[in-house]
This record gives sequence, structure tokens and C-alpha cells, in this order.
Amino acid sequence: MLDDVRGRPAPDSDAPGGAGAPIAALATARGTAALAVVRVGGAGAVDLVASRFSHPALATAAGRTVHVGWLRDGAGRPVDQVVCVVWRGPHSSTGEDVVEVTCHGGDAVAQAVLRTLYDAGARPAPAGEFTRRAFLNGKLDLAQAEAVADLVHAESRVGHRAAVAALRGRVSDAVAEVREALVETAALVELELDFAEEDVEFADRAALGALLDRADAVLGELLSTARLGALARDGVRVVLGGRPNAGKSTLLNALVGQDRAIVSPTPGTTRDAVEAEAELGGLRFRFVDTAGLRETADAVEAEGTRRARAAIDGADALLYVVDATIGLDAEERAFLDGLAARRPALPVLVVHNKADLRPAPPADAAPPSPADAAGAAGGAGWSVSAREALAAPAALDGLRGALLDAVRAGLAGAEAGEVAVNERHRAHLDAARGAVRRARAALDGRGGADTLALDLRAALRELGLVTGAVTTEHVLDAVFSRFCIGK
Ligand SMILES: Nc1nc2c(c(=O)[nH]1)N(C=O)[C@@H](CNc1ccc(C(=O)N[C@@H](CCC(=O)O)C(=O)O)cc1)CN2
Ligand SMILES: Nc1nc2c(ncn2[C@@H]2O[C@H](COP(=O)(O)OP(=O)(O)OP(=O)(O)O)[C@@H](O)[C@H]2O)c(=O)[nH]1
Ligand SMILES: [Mg+2]
Repeated sequence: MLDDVRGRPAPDSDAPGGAGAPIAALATARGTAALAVVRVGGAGAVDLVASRFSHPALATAAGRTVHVGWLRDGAGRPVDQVVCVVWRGPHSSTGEDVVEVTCHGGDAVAQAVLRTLYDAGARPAPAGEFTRRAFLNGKLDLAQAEAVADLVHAESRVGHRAAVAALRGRVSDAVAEVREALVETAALVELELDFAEEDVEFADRAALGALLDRADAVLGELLSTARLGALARDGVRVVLGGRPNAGKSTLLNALVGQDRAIVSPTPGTTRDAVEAEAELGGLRFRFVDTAGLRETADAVEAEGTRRARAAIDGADALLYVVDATIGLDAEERAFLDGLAARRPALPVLVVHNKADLRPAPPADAAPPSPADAAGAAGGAGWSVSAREALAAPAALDGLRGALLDAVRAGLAGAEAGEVAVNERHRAHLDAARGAVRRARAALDGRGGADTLALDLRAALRELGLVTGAVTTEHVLDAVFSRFCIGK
């Protein structure tokens, strides 16, 4: 069942610590730090903090004022010297009264401050509760609220930019643009429905078609950013695969500049997948070293090989490492051809390693081009010495650049716009586009205005689910469960 949960009155209870009591939570990370911030929010928040503050006049403080004093526990013992920032609703981040208590950092102080406030009648804030209230009070729409979680979790420059764009309402604005086109279309179509018996066509079908095409185009643009959104949030998973002893583990260590994976001259050294991260072009790359691919009677190594294949199947890109003194054999070419057939969009770079063991190429030999490198089995690939690169990380810059280019090639320029929708948005936008296209087909077939109207309503509902104009408790729980306590 759909319902608009905004504006619904908060559950009422005046009991201290009860459902209507102010909520309190640590807003900063745990652990040793110079300062920690405890947030208290909801009706009565200012009175509650004032009851434990050395200056009781805090209770009548105006919004956006700062007060220095001592927080005392119920027995009057000093807990900490603190700074209180008072926010009066509706001019606060949540729209309600909020007091921020900045105390000294460290777990013992922050916990003592929290205990004092709970003792005074506050109740612990559930995860995401502050942002949920900001949404319910109309301070943020749902896409903006999600951006708050994305901002906090962003681990790369691109992820940060995408979250800032969404917080500023760029996803919501694009959705609103589609929404307006559809509302206009729907109004014209519904008008026609009312007069259906008189067989009057009010709506200019060409104009309706243009509105639907516009909606389809904007939805397409938004959907094209979903892949960037996934990579910005989860990182780019690059698997290092290849024969045993090709130098995969050495290459992993060289790429991330850390001694992460065990290297040895014995083929079959790596068994479990080993992960290490590095930032490249503003994206977080997660490199995954795997067991060498070969038939083996050793049960443990065979399991490693199975995991290696599974890792390749789940990869965003593959660095296929080859010992250049041996080259690619027929079985490997067949494997890479099969992979290219199964996952045509997977960037695959063939890396010819141990170049130091090969005689230097003639001076006039052309350097490998990214186009060659990207071609799977047939490509000339990249020639590197992972071992030498351990001491000279810049030696791999060409390979890094080619990898980044190959990954970016699959993003259709989405990075430039900064907007990057998340998986939840993608599902609703995709459903909305499906409905828009059904509406377009109904229009083209000069089909009944009644199915057209249904399709338009379905599309509008999906758009509403992105921004939270339409929502359910289930959607809100799914969104806000991703938040940390205190957000
Ligand atoms: N100390 C502190 N820093 C913080 C936050 C906070 O709550 N406290 N934020 C937590 O999210 C973020 C800033 N977000 C905020 C969003 C709105 C309002 C606010 O007071 N809005 C009012 C007034 C708007 C205006 O004058 O422009 C309003 O919407 O009515 C405050 C902070 C990040 N930094
Ligand atoms: N000369 C030379 N030796 C290398 C190079 N890269 C790796 N090696 C050596 O090749 C051997 C195997 O290297 P690893 O990195 O363990 O190879 P691997 O592909 O991870 O092997 P498995 O884990 O068994 O699949 C080690 O003795 C490395 O020192 C290189 O660029 N040049
Ligand atoms: Mg290895």
C-alpha cells in the first residue's frame, strides 16, 4: 500500500525516554579524537540539555547560538566542559529543535555525555533517524537523503562529486523534468478520456509524442550514469588472472605499492584471492590477485582455481597476466575468446610480464597502443616487468592509464555530468522508462487513451519512488537502514 508518510504526526509519548522523547546519538566516529559531537533532536531537546547544563538559561536560547559551559550528571558532578549549539526548528537540518553538544573526544567522555543525556530523558536515536526526520519534515527529498549516506561513505573523488551533486538536488531536478513532461501528457490524455464517448481528440498526438520522447531521453541520460554510480560506490574490481607463475602476485604488489601477496618461484603459490586498493583517476580500484589457472590434482589448488574463475566472472576489468618468455597458449586464447563472447563489455588487458627476461625490442618498434592492449586473445598487450616495477612504480603508469581508459570507455562520458544514480534509482528509472515506452507505443498505434493513461500513471509512480514524493515505510526502512547511528 502506498501512502504519503510526510506530515504524519510523530508517535506521542511524554514519558522520559519514551517514543516522543528527544533522540540523542554520537554524530562523530568513535575512538580517540580532539572533539566529539553528540546530537540531541526533537521537541524538548533544548530543555533537556539545559537541565544538565551549568547555564539553565540555555532553555530559552535563540536558534543558531553557541554556549560554553559544564555538563553535569544527575548528581551534579561535572562530566565535561562542552560547547552547545542550539538550533530552533524549523531552521535546523532536521526541521526540529536540535542541540549539538561538542565535548572532548575519546570514547569515555562521549559515552559519559550520552549517558548523562539518556539519564535526563533522551532516548538513543535509531540509525539514520536524524536524516529520516529531515526527509519527513521536507528538508530533503529521498534522493538527497540518500546522498547524505553516500557522502559519508564516499571513498573516492568521483564518489564524493556524485554525492555532492545528488545532495544539491541534481538527481531530483532531472526526475522533476521527466515528471513535468509526463504530468503534462497525463493531463491532456485524461481530459480526452473524460470525453471518450464523444470521440473527441483534444490532445495533439504529435505534441504528446514529443513530450514522451523528451521523457525517454532524460531517463536514458540518467540511466547511463548508473554504471558510474556503482563503480563510484563499490569501487572498480580488477581481477589479475593467468597461468601459475606468470607474475600476478608480483604485479598486484607493484600496482598498489605494498607487499600484499606472497610471491614465490613455485607455481601454484596463491590460493585465496588477495585484495588491495589504490585510487586511480578519482575512482577506487580494488585489485584482486587470484590462483593461477591450470588443471591440477591438488584439491586445495583446484579450489583456488575455481575461485579465480568466479572472481573473473564478477570482475569489472581483467588484467590477464602472461609470462612473456612463454606467451599465450591455445587454451588461454580459447579461454579469453570465450570470456569475450560471454561478457563482451568486460575490459580485458593482456599483460606480457617479465619483459626484463626478453631481449629488448628493436629501437624502431612502435609502443603498444591501448587498442592492441584491449583486444583480448589477439592483442599485442602491454609489456611490463612487474619485478622491476616494484622499485619503480611509475613504470606501470602506461598500464594504469590503459586500464582507466578501458573502464571509462564503458561509462559513456557519465563522469562529466557528476550525477550518478544508485541501484535503487536505476530500478525505478528503468521501470519508468518501460512505462514511457509502452505509452509511446500506445500513442503510435493510436491505441486507446485508457492504456496510455495507465502507463503514464505507472511511470509517475516510479519517479515518485526515486524522490520520495511517493513512498512506503518499507522503502524508507530500506533507505535509512544504510545509515550509521547519529546520521
Ligand atoms: N555542526 C553541524 N555541521 C553540519 C551539519 C549539522 O547538522 N551540524 N550538517 C548536517 O546535516 C551538515 C550541514 N547541513 C545543514 C543543513 C541545513 C541546516 C539548516 O540550519 N537549515 C535551515 C536554514 C537554512 C539557511 O539559512 O540557509 C533550514 O533549512 O531552515 C544546517 C546544516 C554538515 N555539517
Ligand atoms: N624476471 C622476472 N621475474 C618475475 C617478474 N614478475 C614475477 N617474477 C617472478 O616470477 C615468479 C612467480 O611470481 P608470482 O608473482 O608469485 O607469480 P604468480 O602469477 O602470482 O604465481 P601463482 O601464485 O603461483 O599463480 C617469482 O619468482 C617472481 O619473482 C618479472 O617481471 N620479471
Ligand atoms: Mg600468486
